[in-house]
Amino acid sequence: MSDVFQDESPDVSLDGGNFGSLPTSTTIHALKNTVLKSHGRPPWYGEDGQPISDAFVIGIAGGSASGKTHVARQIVQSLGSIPTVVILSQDSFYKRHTPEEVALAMENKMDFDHPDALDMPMFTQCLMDLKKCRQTNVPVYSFQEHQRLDETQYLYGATIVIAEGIMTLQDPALRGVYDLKIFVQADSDLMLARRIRRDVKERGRSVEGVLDQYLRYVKPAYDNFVLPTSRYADIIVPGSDNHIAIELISTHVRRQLRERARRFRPKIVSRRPTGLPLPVELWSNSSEQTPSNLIVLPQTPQLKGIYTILRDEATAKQDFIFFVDRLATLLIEAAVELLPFRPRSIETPCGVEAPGKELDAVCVCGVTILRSGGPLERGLQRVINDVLLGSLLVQTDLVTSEPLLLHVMLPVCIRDRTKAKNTWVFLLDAQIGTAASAFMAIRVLLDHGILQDHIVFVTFLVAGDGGISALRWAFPEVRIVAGAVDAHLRECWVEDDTDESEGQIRRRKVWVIEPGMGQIGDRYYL
Ligand SMILES: Nc1ncnc2c1ncn2[C@@H]1O[C@H](COP(=O)(O)OP(=O)(O)O)[C@@H](O)[C@H]1O
Ligand SMILES: Nc1ccn([C@@H]2O[C@H](COP(=O)(O)O)[C@@H](O)[C@H]2O)c(=O)n1
Repeated sequence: MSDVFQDESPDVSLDGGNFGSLPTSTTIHALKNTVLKSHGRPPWYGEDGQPISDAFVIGIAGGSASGKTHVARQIVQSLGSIPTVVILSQDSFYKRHTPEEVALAMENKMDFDHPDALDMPMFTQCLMDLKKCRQTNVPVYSFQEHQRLDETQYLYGATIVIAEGIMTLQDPALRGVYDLKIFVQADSDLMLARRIRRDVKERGRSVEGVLDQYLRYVKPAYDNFVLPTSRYADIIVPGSDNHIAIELISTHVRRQLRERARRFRPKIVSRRPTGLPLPVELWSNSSEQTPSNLIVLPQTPQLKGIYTILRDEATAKQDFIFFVDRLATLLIEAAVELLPFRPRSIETPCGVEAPGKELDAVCVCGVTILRSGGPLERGLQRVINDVLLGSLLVQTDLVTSEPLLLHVMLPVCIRDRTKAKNTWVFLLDAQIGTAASAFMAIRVLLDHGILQDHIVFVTFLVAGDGGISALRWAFPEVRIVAGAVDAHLRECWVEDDTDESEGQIRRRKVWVIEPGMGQIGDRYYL
């Protein structure tokens, strides 16, 4: 299963660490709700840092076993190379049942086909979260146990959301959420035959039981509740031999996405530096000055000595690592000063009561922008030994030069929205040049419900004429702790690697901070 932006196992972690492109057709199995990714997610926000467009939402209704899930997967496959698609199955939203109800269900005497059987408010909430580019935690339902399980499945980061289920077109408010409404229509005989085969094979049922339930509840509910919603559909898709319909739908979706991209392109965060110089008074953390969202370490002779070693091309690797580690600790120590502390009184071994302080935060965690934020992560672990850690991988698209979000692995206190609002995050990256990665990383955290003023971005180096001004303007409450601010950000082209099929050298644009320290990640790790 594709793991990017979703749980590896529902209740434990988010990501299987799969960074590369994934084939869309082979990735959907155990859980019905799925995130599929191909080439990473381009910016979904504008230069003000606010989301510019919702996810494109498709609603697929139809009778049980009409082929809704199949159609959803076929659409994904036919769409091919698209950033991320979530399939949200309404099956996950059956209500929690009492032991008595479970006993009835085991005898096929429980009505799961009435609209009230589903937790529609929760389904709507999850769908709205995904549409609005927020993370969501979807319940996990067991058809074998007839019960909602305790775990949930984390989903985040969709460009397209496909919601499928027998009641997806039932609720008028819900119908307004979809950009495209589909009804899958299949012959009743076909649906029954498919349902018998599927429920016996996958849902632990007997043929007798399936027939019993079908005649008592499924068929009447189909006639009364499901089929009438077909009139709200934009497209009726046959439940079999539907390749042409699928092709038409994916052509439509692709066109819609292209139009959206065209509409929003001018607003997408600029990759070019803004050229605004930094106000000089911000280059300090002196308490007499106006509180600033950029805190630069005091430029003491010791600090300048460390930077001199790190900037020096001739510095040996082990010295570079040693001083990067030392600098990381200094930066993290400064960043920790921004956390809230409350008074705490203790008794010393001499039996004297002494006033002190303790951290006043429910959760503190670190999120590293891979891979150059790695040394800062080690610094954070040295300062807060049990800190929770996560990571993001942002890479530049070689064609568009846009940042692409390729990998999200966040600690549980961020994945859960109720915990996120009480969580403080150290966002760690080696440098802020164009600020494209920083923009994306901050947006990811805000999408999860982290408060802006609970984010502290820690970095070794900032380009004074780069994207820092735009970043500070877009996210004024995010604090940035830097060791130094360099004068320039320069655009240059580097040879990437040989495209073997063409035998050509590819070139890509990179931004270099000057005087700078070179590629910190490469110098540290390679
Ligand atoms: N177009 C199709 N051609 C062949 N088999 C199909 C087709 N659509 C669905 N099926 C099969 O029918 C069964 C039920 O389909 P599914 O998509 O799970 O139904 P639903 O989601 O509507 O309950 C599955 O075993 C699936 O493989
Ligand atoms: N415990 C349950 C819950 C639901 N069902 C049946 O599932 C059908 C909907 O799922 P599809 O994937 O077929 O759309 C619905 O018709 C319910 O009867 C169940 O059997 N047991």
